[in-house]
Amino acid sequence: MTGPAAAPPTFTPGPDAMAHLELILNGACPLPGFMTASETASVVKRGRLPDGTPWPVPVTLPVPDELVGAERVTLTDAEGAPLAELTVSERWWAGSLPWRVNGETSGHRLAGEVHLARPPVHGVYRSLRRAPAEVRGSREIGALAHRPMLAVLTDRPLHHRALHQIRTAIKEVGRGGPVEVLLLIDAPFDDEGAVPAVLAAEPLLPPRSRFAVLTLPRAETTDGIAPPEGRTELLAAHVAAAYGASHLLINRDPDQPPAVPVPGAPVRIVAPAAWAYDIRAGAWRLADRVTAGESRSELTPTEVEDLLGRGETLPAWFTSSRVSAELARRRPARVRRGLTLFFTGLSGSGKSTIARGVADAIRRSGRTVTLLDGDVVRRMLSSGLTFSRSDRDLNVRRIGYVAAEIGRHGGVAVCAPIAPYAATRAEVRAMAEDTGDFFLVHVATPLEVCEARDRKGLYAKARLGEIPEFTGISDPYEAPGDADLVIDTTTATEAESVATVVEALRAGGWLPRMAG
Ligand SMILES: Nc1ncnc2c1ncn2[C@@H]1O[C@H](COP(=O)(O)OS(=O)(=O)O)[C@@H](OP(=O)(O)O)[C@H]1O
Ligand SMILES: Nc1ncnc2c1ncn2[C@@H]1O[C@H](COP(=O)(O)OP(=O)(O)O)[C@@H](O)[C@H]1O
Repeated sequence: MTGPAAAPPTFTPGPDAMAHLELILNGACPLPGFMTASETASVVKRGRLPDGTPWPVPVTLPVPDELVGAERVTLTDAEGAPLAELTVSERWWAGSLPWRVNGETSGHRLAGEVHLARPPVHGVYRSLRRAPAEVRGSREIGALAHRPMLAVLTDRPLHHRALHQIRTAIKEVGRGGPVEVLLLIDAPFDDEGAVPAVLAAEPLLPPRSRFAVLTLPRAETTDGIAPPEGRTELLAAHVAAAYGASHLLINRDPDQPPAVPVPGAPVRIVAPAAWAYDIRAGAWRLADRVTAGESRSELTPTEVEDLLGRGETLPAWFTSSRVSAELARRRPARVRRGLTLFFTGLSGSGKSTIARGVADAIRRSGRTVTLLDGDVVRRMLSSGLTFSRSDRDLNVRRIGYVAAEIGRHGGVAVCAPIAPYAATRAEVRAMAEDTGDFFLVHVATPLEVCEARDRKGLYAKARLGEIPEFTGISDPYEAPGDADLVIDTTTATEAESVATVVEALRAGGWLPRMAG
């Protein structure tokens, strides 16, 4: 007698496989599922599937070892809601290929067809994540479907330069006739990305322009074999074609213009026209019509970030007031922007003492501040955790999560754990920078000084072996290579150390100049 079949195991794909899965499920990517080893090899080597169909990028599903034996797998979103059923046709090992995909030499992959289990609900701006069929369907009335459609793929706001490029492309595509415009906004699943800033430019686009949000997977790096030129453009062209576009304009860093033309592209990729700002005329013009020395190119993202950080309005020659206001909302001046101030260092190095003093100074400046001190966190958030590597990582990640949420609401989180591992600190930086800024202070007081202080008598016990895995004695401390400030408290007074950090925060713009 056989009982009811066991439910297949569940798995949440990583960000790139998730992006591929979404494109497969919504029909933007004309593949039935994830690729086998020979399909992957064929795509990487020849830019074609084994049957000769041109296809630009490998679409693979990396899975943990325990899934290798599964016949079927339920793929879920990050919250565990089922998205698709994978019927496994092949299990393969990335190390079997003679090159590395995304730098991985090992790791298992599952290949096979996927079938939609339930329409996805995950992702920021889900209502704008329109499937290609939905967009195509809305054009099948009257003459719309016969008009050329220009898709504009962008992962960044549309400033004057990009808007001029779109207008030029419309003229080129329509030759005087009407053109439909579809903005394909490439944004991460879990972040609004450039979506609000692109939507803010809607009144400056042709009437009835449409918008669809999607997440394009990063193009894998394939060491040992040169990636074919225009690979990312070709993937974008396939996606644009699925949405019904006849032409594609890609809005990117002007220093890295898209490869054009792209052989085999199912839509025509339009080369972006070169526009420059004519300082004398006070207007944007085609670059070849502006006298050398009187043109200026648009602000770089770093210049934009710097102006926003100082609370200055972006210049009107560069962008519209609508886009500028939207960017200022997302990146308020640093005096109002969320900040994770993160101290790391050995036990007894001075983290808690300095953190307390700095938190007081921040409070006096009028900002809201939360102190997440190591000892308090260990009692409240992380009670029960040990000092094993995995428990330390969990402890530090929890601190990072809370700090990032504080940052999301414009507050300052001052954190002071040992945080001995570089990789975990990097994770915290990434979480914090998603919602605000991150500032890392390495309290680099040497071990001998910390041990001589031995405020809690822990070093003596650690030397006697009474405390195992003690940082600096019997457990590692990875000194940061990315600290924004390094402090040694060997000879400095507490007040001096606090003042050094406060001054750095003032200089960076996170505290008003006169606070203290
Ligand atoms: N094995 C071991 N190693 C290091 N430290 C130990 C250990 N056992 C207890 N303690 C005490 O715990 C404090 C460090 O906790 P943290 O949460 O900051 O550590 S970690 O970031 O999770 O590594 C640390 O406090 P601080 O002196 O404030 O850093 C120590 O007092
Ligand atoms: N410049 C300084 N900054 C911070 N602490 C100092 C300084 N000079 C001496 N100390 C002393 O060093 C000890 C640091 O302890 P603590 O702040 O708890 O360190 P940690 O949190 O890194 O374990 C305190 O006793 C403090 O008085």
